[in-house]
Amino acid sequence: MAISSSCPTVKAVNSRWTSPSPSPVSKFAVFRRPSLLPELRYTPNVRLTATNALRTAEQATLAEEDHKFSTAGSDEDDSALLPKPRILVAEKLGEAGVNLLREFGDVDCSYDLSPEDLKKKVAESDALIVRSGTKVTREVFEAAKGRLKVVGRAGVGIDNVDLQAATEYGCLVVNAPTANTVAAAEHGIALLAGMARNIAQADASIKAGKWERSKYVGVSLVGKTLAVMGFGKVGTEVARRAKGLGMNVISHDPYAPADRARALGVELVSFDKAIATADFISLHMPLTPATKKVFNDETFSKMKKGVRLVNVARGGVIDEDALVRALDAGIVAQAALDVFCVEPPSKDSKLIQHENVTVTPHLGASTKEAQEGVAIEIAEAVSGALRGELSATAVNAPMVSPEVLSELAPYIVLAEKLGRLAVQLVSGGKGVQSIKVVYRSARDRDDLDTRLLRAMITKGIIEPISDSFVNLVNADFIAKQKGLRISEERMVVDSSPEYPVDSIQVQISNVESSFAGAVSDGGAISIEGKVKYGVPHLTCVGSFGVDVSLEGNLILCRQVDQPGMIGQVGNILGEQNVNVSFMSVGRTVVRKQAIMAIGVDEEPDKKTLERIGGVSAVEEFVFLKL
Ligand SMILES: NC(=O)c1ccc[n+]([C@@H]2O[C@H](COP(=O)([O-])OP(=O)(O)OC[C@H]3O[C@@H](n4cnc5c(N)ncnc54)[C@H](O)[C@@H]3O)[C@@H](O)[C@H]2O)c1
Ligand SMILES: O=C(O)[C@H](O)COP(=O)(O)O
Repeated sequence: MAISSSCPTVKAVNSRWTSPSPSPVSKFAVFRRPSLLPELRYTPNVRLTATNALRTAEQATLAEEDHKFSTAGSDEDDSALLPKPRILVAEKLGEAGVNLLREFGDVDCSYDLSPEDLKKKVAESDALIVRSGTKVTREVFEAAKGRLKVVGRAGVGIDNVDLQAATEYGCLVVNAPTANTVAAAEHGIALLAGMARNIAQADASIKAGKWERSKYVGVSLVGKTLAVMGFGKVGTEVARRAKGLGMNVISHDPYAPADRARALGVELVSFDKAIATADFISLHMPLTPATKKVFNDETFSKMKKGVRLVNVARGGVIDEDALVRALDAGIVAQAALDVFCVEPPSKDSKLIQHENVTVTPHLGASTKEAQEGVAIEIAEAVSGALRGELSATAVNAPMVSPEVLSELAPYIVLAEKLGRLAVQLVSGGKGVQSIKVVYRSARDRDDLDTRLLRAMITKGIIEPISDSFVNLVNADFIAKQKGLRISEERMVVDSSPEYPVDSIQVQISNVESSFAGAVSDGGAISIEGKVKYGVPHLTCVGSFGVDVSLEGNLILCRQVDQPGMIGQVGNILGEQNVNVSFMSVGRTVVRKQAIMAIGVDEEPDKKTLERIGGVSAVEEFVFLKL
């Protein structure tokens, strides 16, 4: 069913005071695309703290325009003396990536840092880049004291980064998920084939002066069944290569689409079937609470006797003591391992020293090609994030395509401003818990990603009433922490599907309001806004329709609908040299009640506001900062 806006249209507007809707041309010209992660973006001369993170997305964009980063070779480079963002590279990164980072920031390549030194350095860094060898713990985020905006993982696995802590601190985590896929798959195949033919053992034997041809008789791969555990990027490439070697490939992956497996001639099976059927098992799942030590005494006992195991995923998915027992019992004939529970593993670990075990020191991603690729991928993701852009490889924030981002940009500004306005209408800003957001849109339900809008509404609501800073990364977390329940509703309207959203309405229920006129018939504080010609507008307050551009500050007055009101209030403001930018009057019943929404450039002093309150027909008024 098509539903129109909940507010009546605006009537009886005194043209002397009402700014006409801006012309499409002029308003498009001034509109700037907001940064979605304004707190993440490094702004020269301004240390990003919880306080200055209060900037709105729009302000942040203006700041960006005013302070361009110095970019080598840029014609517009008028800021060579401005400080650049500091990027700490804590593990060896391909040169191409380091060079890219140097064009953008001050790069400190400090490898093998102790945990203490890492903590000291992050307190002076805007971004940190690591591989798998650095533990980015909660203590690291604490030590950063809000300065660290981005952690870049130059590779796939993010099990060495405390994602929960990163999210709580509003620090974006990005990874480089694609550039080392083939390298890891090739290493898996190399270990598989090398293990089957005892290459490492035979090599060591010859170097020890022996010639043991019968001892190192191997097993063939062709016709054998390989179970690929985890049919993601690496698992798929391993499967493709194993098929080429004539193996029968099955896979277990609870989340993999069957058609992708089928297209490669791979059968997706249950965990138990995979391990019970396979002659070779190759591990390619991430280390998560669900996969930790999933290969243990119990699961080894279900395997075919004489199975051979390859692990280029993460050491932690195997209970290493159980693997030693399975090797000793002959359940596992051989294992080839690139990754370990603790890296580097202890030299005298029974597992490492086991004669049927081949090991490499976490070399899966270590090809020249992969390392260059990963370095470029992470350098681009980190510098993009420092510019306030959303990364396509964000691990703890919504990933949004540039097209969607650009389309949603003005609505994101609107969303934050509506949140900010709504919460200022709550008496004392107290007791805010239940928030409902209604998006009216002509688009299909699936065609509107509201995560960004919700995050910005959350930011707008929380920041004026607390000292938390909120961004896209931590919005949901902070909302939950503060006990906010934010529900969303989509309504289909008969407008143009060319625009993603027709209007956004924010309702806060079960609270006292400082402005009764903002309370709708349902009892909730309710405001609604639209984007007009690219500019956010307030279009509804409670049950009153208004139409003011959301710029500067706003005075809302509820008064008896009678002639001369605009003049009286306008004169008071004028006498105090407060410039009125927009004004709009909305009413429900003629000559009964009306609301005046007055946009002002300056903040009127207390006396001026009291004079407005003293106008006889004014029943209540409120001053709101946008
Ligand atoms: N040794 C190395 O140097 C090296 C290099 C690259 C990747 N890796 C590791 O390899 C693993 C795979 O990397 P990727 O790029 O293919 O990641 P990916 O995200 O593309 O694939 C992982 C797959 O595992 C699946 N999965 C999740 N839980 C599972 C479970 N319980 N059982 C089975 N499958 C499950 C997922 O659905 C996904 O399809 C990661 O652990 C990564 O860290 C290691
Ligand atoms: O997850 C990964 O990408 C690999 O384990 C590679 O790790 P590395 O960057 O430490 O080589």
